[in-house]
Amino acid sequence: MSRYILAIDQGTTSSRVIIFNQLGQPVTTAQQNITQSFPNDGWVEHDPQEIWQTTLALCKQALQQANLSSDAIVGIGITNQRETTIVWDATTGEAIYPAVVWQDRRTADYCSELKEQGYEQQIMAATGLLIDPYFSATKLRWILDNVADARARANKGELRFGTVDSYLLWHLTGGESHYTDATNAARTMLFNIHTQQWDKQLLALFNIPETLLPEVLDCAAEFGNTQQDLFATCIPILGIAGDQQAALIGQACFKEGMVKSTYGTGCFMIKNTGDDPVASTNRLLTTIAYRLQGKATYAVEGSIFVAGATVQWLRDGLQLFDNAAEAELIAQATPDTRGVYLVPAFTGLGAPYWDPKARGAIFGLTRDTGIQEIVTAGLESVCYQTCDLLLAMQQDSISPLTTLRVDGGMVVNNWLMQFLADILDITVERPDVSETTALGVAWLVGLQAGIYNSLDEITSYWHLQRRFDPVMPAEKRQQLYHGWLEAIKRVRTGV
Ligand SMILES: Nc1ncnc2c1ncn2[C@@H]1O[C@H](COP(=O)(O)OP(=O)(O)O)[C@@H](O)[C@H]1O
Ligand SMILES: O=P(O)(O)OC[C@H](O)CO
Repeated sequence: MSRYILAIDQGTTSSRVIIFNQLGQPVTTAQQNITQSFPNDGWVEHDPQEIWQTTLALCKQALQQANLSSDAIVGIGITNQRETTIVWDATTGEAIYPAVVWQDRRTADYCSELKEQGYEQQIMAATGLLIDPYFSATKLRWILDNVADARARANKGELRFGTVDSYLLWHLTGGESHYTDATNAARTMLFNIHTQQWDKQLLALFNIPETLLPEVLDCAAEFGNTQQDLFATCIPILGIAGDQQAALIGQACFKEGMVKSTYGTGCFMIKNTGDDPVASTNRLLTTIAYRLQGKATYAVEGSIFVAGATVQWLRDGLQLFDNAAEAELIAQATPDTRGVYLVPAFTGLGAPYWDPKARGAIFGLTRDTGIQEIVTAGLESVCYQTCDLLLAMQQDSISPLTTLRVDGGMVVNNWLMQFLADILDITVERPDVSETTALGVAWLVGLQAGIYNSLDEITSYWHLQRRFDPVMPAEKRQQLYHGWLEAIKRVRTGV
């Protein structure tokens, strides 16, 4: 009988379920947007119940669409928006507060205090992360301190914490499994990436009881089985990875020095640095790329909070066009933004600036600026931000980067990909399977199930769909990027 892998990709904008065949080809996709709530300036929340219910419904829908019964599925993989923080009742599974999303900035003041108190070095040394509201630790502390009875209940062992992977796993297994994987753990700011343990000193600093935390397993592991009544048969869950690390796997970036950049709601550039954690001197993060058979492979990461979200804002907020694909047509028809720059620091600036209090701005407006220039500047901002990351990565590396593998919802935009190659002055490669995040976790399931024997075998399944080579003259590139750096200077708060 043919064997299939069901990959759950629970992203910031939408939940997706993709069923892959053994060759890593998608056979069906089911997708549903999830509600974004912005209850306060800089706050971003999701409804955990909606996350679970849409995921479950999409699993069933995907099986039905592919006309498969659950016993054709060798295993489920979960990949997820990372850092997003959920606390739930250990008995009922009911969340005690909305999911505090990775973009949420409510703990910016507390993060400033931690920096002033001199904790940056300790936190960076243990976790590879800079102090920023982005990561789970301060969000978790906020929930415990601000939701009625939460801290008392946590101390009594009545609550559980997890990132979205853990929360979904708990529900899929009917409360049997409270696990996460090393890549998700590495984004909490509570996990020591060297010892591969929860860091006791950081738990004390953030006042987090250890009973709240999931056990950390490899990315390919026995995470448990789906509870009886969900599907016709119980399906094992065999793979978990944070979505950006899953994309690195899906892009087959298994060799030291290989880099991918994913363009979804945000943009995340990750470079495989091999067996040893490499500390960035340019404000990038050190993180775990994947952990297999107990052995961690490390990475450096540049994280940009707003990429595709700029397009969403231009479409839904400013209502400048009806669907994301129109942005490409507008940019194609705009030969020049004539000095207009859009800095989409809606939720602060991520790498390499790490300025949670910065906010967005549009510069260079004149009487003849129109929708075309603003939309094009929005797309260009994604490329300029990538350039910020690439330069930071180049400065950290001995060997220059020559190729960037790209994926995510935005990379269908050919205009954007060409401008990216031009501004970065390197070749941009787009793979034939654009759903690399889901594919990456499907590979993990396949490894655990024994369908694939090695990372080399997986590499043989990666195929190029199109490459974009830089054509922009150096002088123009430098002039455009210089204008971006000037715009960035003007939104930074220096916090
Ligand atoms: N043709 C396009 N041009 C530019 N942006 C696009 C295009 N199509 C989709 N997007 C953007 O891509 C994002 C969705 O990508 P996706 O990888 O699904 O995101 P996520 O995983 O964060 O939910 C949205 O922000 C959307 O605005
Ligand atoms: O949901 P995405 O694809 O925007 O990814 C979110 C990241 O994991 C946040 O770190």
